[in-house]
Amino acid sequence: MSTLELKNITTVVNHGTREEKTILNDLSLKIEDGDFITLLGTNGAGKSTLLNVINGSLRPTSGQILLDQKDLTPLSEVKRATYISQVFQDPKLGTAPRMTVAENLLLADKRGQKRGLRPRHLKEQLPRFEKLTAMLPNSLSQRLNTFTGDLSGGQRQTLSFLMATLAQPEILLLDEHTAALDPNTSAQLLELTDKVVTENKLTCLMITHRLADALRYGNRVVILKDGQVVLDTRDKTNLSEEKILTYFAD
Ligand SMILES: Nc1ncnc2c1ncn2[C@@H]1O[C@H](COP(=O)(O)OP(=O)(O)OP(=O)(O)O)[C@@H](O)[C@H]1O
Repeated sequence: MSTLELKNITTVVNHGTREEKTILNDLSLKIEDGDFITLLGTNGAGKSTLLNVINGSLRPTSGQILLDQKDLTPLSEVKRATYISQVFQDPKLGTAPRMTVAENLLLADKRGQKRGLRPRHLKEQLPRFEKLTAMLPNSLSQRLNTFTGDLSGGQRQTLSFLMATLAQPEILLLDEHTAALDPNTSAQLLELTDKVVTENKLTCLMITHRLADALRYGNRVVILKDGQVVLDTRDKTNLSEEKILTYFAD
């Protein structure tokens, strides 16, 4: 079970200065086990901030974050990484550039475990990693011994996604993870995302600016505006791109 509950989250930055700004404003959202949410909103609506509050890189000014009733609010980003993984927009984030693809995969495999990186374990795991990457786009299976820093953006982002999902996180956060890729590569990674999330029944929150993708993927659409939820629906039958745009208007 992975139910994430955000209770009355408020995030104020630059408190007490002229630049004081309320980014998230008393936001409450219950993400049920197996939900695949597409998260929409205009630039500056607070989408990335919401993900940062969930992953622990930003502490909310007030409010609570519960994972299956367990209070995550006081936990550091490192501690939360046991439960939560994230793929960012920038392909450079999420993988270690001076390690090979296989070494990165081994690290991701050991997430939450104490044992270090040992070459003989890597050798043992190679056939498995070959099998895992064989079904992926971007010929990643032929790049297992390549330094991640030498991969293309699409290969690197596919690897980041695989790493984020390898150890089956309780919560998967995707922050426009295909936005920096060319249209074909982006579509391939989105299809892979859909397959992995639905087949493994992962609980996932995916930020996108592409309305068609928000309608196509996931079981629930959430729209943020000025730090608040203005639409939260599981019923996409009456939702169109035109209708979504009305929630963006001032
Ligand atoms: N640490 C910070 N200090 C000051 N302002 C911040 C900080 N973090 C975010 N903001 C501001 O808060 C607002 C919300 O930012 P956020 O990145 O969450 O929006 P977003 O919905 O993800 O936007 P985008 O679609 O452009 O990525 C923006 O106006 C941003 O400039």
